[in-house]
Amino acid sequence: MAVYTDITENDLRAFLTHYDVGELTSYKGIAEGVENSNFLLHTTQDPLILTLYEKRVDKADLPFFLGLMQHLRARGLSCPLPLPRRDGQLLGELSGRPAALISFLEGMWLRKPEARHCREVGVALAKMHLGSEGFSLKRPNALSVEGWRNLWGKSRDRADEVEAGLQEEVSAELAYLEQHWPADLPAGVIHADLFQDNVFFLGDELSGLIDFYFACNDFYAYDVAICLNAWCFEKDGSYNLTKGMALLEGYGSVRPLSAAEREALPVLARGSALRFFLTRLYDWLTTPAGALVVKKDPLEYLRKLRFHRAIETSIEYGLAAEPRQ
Ligand SMILES: Nc1ncnc2c1ncn2[C@@H]1O[C@H](COP(=O)(O)OP(=O)(O)O)[C@@H](O)[C@H]1O
Ligand SMILES: N[C@@H](CCOP(=O)(O)O)C(=O)O
Repeated sequence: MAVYTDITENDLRAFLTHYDVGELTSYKGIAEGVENSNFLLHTTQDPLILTLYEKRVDKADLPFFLGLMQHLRARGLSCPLPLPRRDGQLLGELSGRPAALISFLEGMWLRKPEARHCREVGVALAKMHLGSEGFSLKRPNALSVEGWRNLWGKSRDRADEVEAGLQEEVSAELAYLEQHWPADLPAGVIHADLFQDNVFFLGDELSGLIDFYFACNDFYAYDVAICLNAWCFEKDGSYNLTKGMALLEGYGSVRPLSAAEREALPVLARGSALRFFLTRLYDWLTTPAGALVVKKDPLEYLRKLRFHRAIETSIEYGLAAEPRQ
């Protein structure tokens, strides 16, 4: 459960006086998510999400995240919209934390996505990439290759507690990725965390994307690699080629991958698996027992990483062979 900071009804009512959102009728903490505290608010008008930004979110990044949602919405993409206060500000403060009100997005995330859903995710990701063009703020990706050594340094000495031999394996992987990471690919704003819990569906139709709190500037194809990892593996650890084909076909139907992006996909998939392994490993080793959050298994991402190591070309992910010129 991700409610790290509790709120009182009185403080909430005082906070809401800064907005034109009707009268509060009820509120409750949301038992999902990892990073921030979220509450569902019912009012005499529309339902709303209240987000309190927790310690791992840098307050200086909030204008990027909130501005991006506004930018995407203005371009017709379906995502939550931060609501302005009466004074025009998007951010306030509640229980000592920066806080924002966000519009409620209808839909549910899928526990068992199928290939047709993966196709929709590919389409939505590509639309997000194109739709974010022209967004003026920049945010470098602290969780890309330059950031991994530092992150690894925080867990390395205890890694073998999780699985024997991890220290050696991950150190070698990191060295490989630092040497082989692409220098130049098409780049722009990426979501960077488009996992199943961040994509809502109404029936079979994708209703929108949420949780832009890892969004940043990086290679578009890195975002595709993140989605292959998040959407195209089964619970038993096997890669589902049909889902991979569907996701890549959906993406390519909106924004075809260049030859350089196609070639880089295996190394980007390795890197993206390492990125989620590292953050999960850190959380695994540091989250105190009894904390109100569900810890995610780092080894799931180690297994994905091992799979990617054996991949030679992106055709093995289900990417259609390039048409002959
Ligand atoms: N705009 C929204 N509309 C509807 N539900 C939302 C919205 N934002 C968040 N939620 C709910 O809150 C949960 C956690 O939100 P999320 O942004 O993923 O949190 P975190 O940043 O902590 O990971 C989501 O799984 C969803 O159930
Ligand atoms: N998707 C990440 C964790 C961050 O999750 P979210 O709750 O912010 O969507 C992972 O699976 O490691």
